[in-house]
Amino acid sequence: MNKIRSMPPAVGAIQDWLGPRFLSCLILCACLGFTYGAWRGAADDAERQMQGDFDFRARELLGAIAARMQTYIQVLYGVQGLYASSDFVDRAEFRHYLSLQQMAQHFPGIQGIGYMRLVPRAQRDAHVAMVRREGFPDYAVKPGGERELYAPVVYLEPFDGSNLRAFGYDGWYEPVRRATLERARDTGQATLSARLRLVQDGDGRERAGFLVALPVYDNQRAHATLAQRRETIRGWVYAPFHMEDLMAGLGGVAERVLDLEIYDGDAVAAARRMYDGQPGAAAGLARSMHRQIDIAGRRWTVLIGAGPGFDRSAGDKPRILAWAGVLLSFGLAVLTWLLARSRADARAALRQADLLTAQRRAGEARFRSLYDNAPVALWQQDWSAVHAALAAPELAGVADLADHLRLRPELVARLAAQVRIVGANGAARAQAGAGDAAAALSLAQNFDAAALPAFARAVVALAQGAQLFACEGSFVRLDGVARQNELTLLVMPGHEHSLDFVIVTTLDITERKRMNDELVLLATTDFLTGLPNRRQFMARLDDEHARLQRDIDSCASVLMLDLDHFKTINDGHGHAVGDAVLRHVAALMLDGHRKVDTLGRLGGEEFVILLPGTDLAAAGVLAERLRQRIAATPLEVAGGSIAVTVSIGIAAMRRVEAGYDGVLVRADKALYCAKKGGRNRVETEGGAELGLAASS
Ligand SMILES: Nc1nc2c(ncn2[C@@H]2O[C@H](COP(=O)(O)OP(=O)(O)OP(=O)(O)O)[C@@H](O)[C@H]2O)c(=O)[nH]1
Repeated sequence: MNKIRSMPPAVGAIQDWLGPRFLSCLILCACLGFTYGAWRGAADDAERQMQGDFDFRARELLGAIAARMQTYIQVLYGVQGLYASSDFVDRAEFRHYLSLQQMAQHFPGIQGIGYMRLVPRAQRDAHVAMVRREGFPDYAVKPGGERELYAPVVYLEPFDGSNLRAFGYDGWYEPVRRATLERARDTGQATLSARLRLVQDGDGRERAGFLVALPVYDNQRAHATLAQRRETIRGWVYAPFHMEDLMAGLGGVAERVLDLEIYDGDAVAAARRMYDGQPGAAAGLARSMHRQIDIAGRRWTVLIGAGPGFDRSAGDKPRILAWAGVLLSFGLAVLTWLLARSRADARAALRQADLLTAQRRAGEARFRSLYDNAPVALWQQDWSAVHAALAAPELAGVADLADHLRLRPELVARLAAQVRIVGANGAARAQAGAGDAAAALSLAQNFDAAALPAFARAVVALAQGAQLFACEGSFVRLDGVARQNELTLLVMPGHEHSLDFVIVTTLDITERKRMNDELVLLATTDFLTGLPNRRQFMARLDDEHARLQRDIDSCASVLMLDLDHFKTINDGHGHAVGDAVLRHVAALMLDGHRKVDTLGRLGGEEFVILLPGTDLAAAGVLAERLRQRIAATPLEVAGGSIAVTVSIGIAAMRRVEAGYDGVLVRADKALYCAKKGGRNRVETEGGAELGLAASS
């Protein structure tokens, strides 16, 4: 396993590709080789077996031919014995003897057994007359003609059918027969003739035949020598054969699978063919035997060939073995390929898994490095307990979760306590003032008590399937310092249904907020007096005008103040003292103002006060009280005090006016009247009703 894992992936892939093919080819070659060897051995065995079988059957067939011929010769010897025991064998005796032999039953294939009597020319006529007297008036020696010796067939059993044609036929006349008879006479042995055509065959059909003849000598005289045998010869017992009848049934089963050809003599020639069991040359067959057998002084050449059916059964075995071996070889090769392939697949899967693991580890390491060293504060959190709590019956059926949580701050606090801080990177720990110890961190370092509403909004968003949620809030550092922050919650892909992996980025925005506040302050505050500046006051005036549009029963007034003879103070005491006077007046204004009132410095030595819910009369009272206090409160400076008075113009805001400018214009007009009226006084728009005058 380790070897596989330590292997380079490319090498492993090549091995996996080659391995199954090489192994299966190896198995295939080995099995085919084994099959070839087994087939070769089986074929050789089959060949040996078939050759042995053939040799056995062929020898058996040769033996059967020889044995049958010997049997027939024995029969002839029996007939010869009949003559030896009697000086004269008459026709009835001859017939009786052969009928006892039951030739048709015991000696199939024999055409008959007969007797040829040797008749010199001088005795021919007496012979013919004698036979005619036996009841054959038409008897004659055939063919006719004058010859020295005749050997007519006198007896022939069975004496019927085609055998009748041979009755009287002169065997001495025809050379083949004569040579056979002479040889039998001279040797005293059974003699087999050359191939001949039997006299019985009168139908013109060419059938190979032969004779076997045995000499019959004069019983009274010795016939030990050749001369004596020639002197004492009386006739021949003989048997004519049709070769095909002789061979019929001789081979039995073998005949069907063996082709047998028999030739007369030593040569294999068509003219000398005596028997041909099947068409075609036996010598041309794959398996053949060439033998010569000698029967009764005659040589036959025997050709035996194995017919097409001979090898079939034995030849099937190697073929079946070969096919089975080939099929088994391919089967084993396929099986090997499948096994090797699955093993290679498993190895490839293992390597792939290793690769993925390495990639995952590298990815995790990169993520860990990025996470740890990111300049952004990152928190790894587990919100699964919150997720589980949301599924609880108490919250599961709630239609409006946001509203539900808003009304139950204690539940929100409980949920917040269930968020688990899994980790915090360096920036996060630094932000929370935790140093290297992250164990003390809690959700308060993300959402403090004041920020729990923001936490509740986050809970609602995540519960509704949001993957990203951003908000502002506040947190406490571990040293107790309260800070403001900006949070972004990201539910990691694949963890939406468990919320067990949430990455939170936090940004400490306390400084930014402070600077923003300062900028706002700068933009809205008069730097010298600390009162709202002109822009801020106008915005407030606009809001109040809008409020009056909505609230028809309400009212509002505006006081416009201007320091009297301020130029003189500046000129007399210096600009810095002038500034101090301005701050002094602003402080007096602030000191007595109501919370709902808005004070402002429009510019220079000119101030305004917006009095919501105050009509002209009430505004007049307030203005007069202010004027008096300013007039009664000089500014103490080094070396004395500086008296300060203000003139005040009052105007009421009117709902009918389109904008807020009108009230300022009218207040300014009233102020102008107050200046013109001698300063240090209060005038209302149309100011006659109040008729207030300077009290100093
Ligand atoms: N020290 C100081 N002086 C200012 C400031 N703004 C405007 N002034 C001065 O205020 C003076 C205003 O003078 P005027 O417009 O003539 O008004 P006044 O002298 O008060 O006369 P009346 O308004 O008619 O009573 C000028 O001398 C300006 O320079 C400021 O912020 N600080």
